[in-house]
Amino acid sequence: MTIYFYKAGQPYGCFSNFSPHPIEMEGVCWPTVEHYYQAQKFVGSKDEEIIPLIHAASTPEKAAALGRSTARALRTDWEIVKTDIMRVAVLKKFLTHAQIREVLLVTADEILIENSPTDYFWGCGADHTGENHLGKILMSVREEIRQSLYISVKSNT
Ligand SMILES: Nc1c(N[C@@H]2O[C@H](COP(=O)(O)O)[C@@H](O)[C@H]2O)[nH]c(=O)[nH]c1=O
Repeated sequence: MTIYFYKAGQPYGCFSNFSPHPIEMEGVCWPTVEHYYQAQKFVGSKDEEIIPLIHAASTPEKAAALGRSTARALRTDWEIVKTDIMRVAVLKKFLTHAQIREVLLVTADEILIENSPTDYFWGCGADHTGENHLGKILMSVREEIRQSLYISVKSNT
C-alpha cells in the first residue's frame, strides 16, 4: 500500500517538513525542517540577511513564504545542493525524535509519496508524475536508520 502524506495536520503528517519537530544543525535549533531548508537557500548569497528572519518565522508557512520570495538572490549552487541539504535535515529530524522514527520504521517497505498538488520536484504533483524527491529521501532515511539499528543490535549479541 502506497502511503501518501502532505499537510502536517493530516495522516502521516510527521513526514511533512512542516511538522513541528525541531532540529539542531551546527549548534542552531530550527523549529522545523522547512525553516532550515528555506534558510539554506541564502547561505553565501547577497541576501543572506534574510536567514535570521526565516529562522524567527512563527510558522513553517511563513518561513516558506520568505524563502520563496522571488525578489531575493538564491545561492548560485542551490539546484546542485538542495537535495543533499534536505536529506541531511530529514535524517536529523528522524534521529532526534523517537516517536516519529517509530512511525517511519513501521511503514516497512511501503512507498512514501509527498502528495503535493503543486510540487513536481519534492512531491508527485497534481497528476502524480512528479519526481517525489521528499518521499525518496524519507525511504532512504528509513533504510539508513534500519541498517544502523541492525548493526547496533548485532554488535550487542
Ligand atoms: N508540505 C508542504 C509543502 N511542501 C514542501 O515545500 C518545500 C518545497 O519548497 P520550495 O523548494 O520553496 O518550493 C518542501 O519542503 C516540500 O516538502 N509546501 C507547502 O506549501 N505546504 C505544505 O504543507
